[in-house]
Amino acid sequence: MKIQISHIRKSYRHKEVLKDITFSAFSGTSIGILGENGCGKSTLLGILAGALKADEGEFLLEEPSLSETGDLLHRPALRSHVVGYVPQTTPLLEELSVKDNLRLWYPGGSDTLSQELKSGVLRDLQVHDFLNRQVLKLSGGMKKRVSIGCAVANHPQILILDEPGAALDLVCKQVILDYLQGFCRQGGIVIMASHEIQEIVSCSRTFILKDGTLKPYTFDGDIGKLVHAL
Ligand SMILES: Nc1ncnc2c1ncn2[C@@H]1O[C@H](COP(=O)(O)OP(=O)(O)OP(=O)(O)O)[C@@H](O)[C@H]1O
Repeated sequence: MKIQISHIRKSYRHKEVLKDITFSAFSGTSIGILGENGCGKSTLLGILAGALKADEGEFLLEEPSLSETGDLLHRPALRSHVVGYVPQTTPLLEELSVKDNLRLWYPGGSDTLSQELKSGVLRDLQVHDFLNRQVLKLSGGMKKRVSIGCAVANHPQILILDEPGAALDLVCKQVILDYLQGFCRQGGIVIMASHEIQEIVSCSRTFILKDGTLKPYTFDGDIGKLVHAL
């Protein structure tokens, strides 16, 4: 599988946030998007996930096993089949329990859900411990794990995450990173926005989003140099 994102542009009224975003990624790789607050990371991820509309550009998918491919920006049905999205804010219904939220996302009903809890993604994300609790009463890390569980319910090949580890403790960040690395090992593609060193070093490739364009950046452990480049 290969994705090719080309010439994405986006303006909010007269403010041009994305000028020309172009990059590609292959199966088994994770792409980290870094950049200062307000540089446009969430806007870019929202466009790729279908939550926002681009003014121009393409998001092409090449996958021999799929009977249909094409520009995911204009193919919402195909996109919802192949792309999972974890936005910065929780997409969960706070009044419901974790289990009831998951039931809304897992298409196969209780059997699929039980299976995923026993030996699948929900076990990897360790959500059993708080399955019957109301989302309202969960910590940020617990909510993030459930949100990822919901985003991958349809077994997408591409997972887009907006700052997955923000404000989480080191253990929780690691649970999520381990899951994402397993997702890539199984042939998936991860695209994430991040301000976290732990996440940045885990990515196969990183880019800095600045002045509306992406520039490749290789983090060598020197935080001062990274801050200067942002
Ligand atoms: N709906 C909107 N209408 C107008 N301007 C917007 C809108 N959404 C975002 N912006 C502006 O677009 C720019 C990019 O915002 P965006 O949220 O994509 O940045 P970001 O890099 O994700 O920031 P952060 O790191 O703080 O999450 C900012 O200047 C923001 O104020």
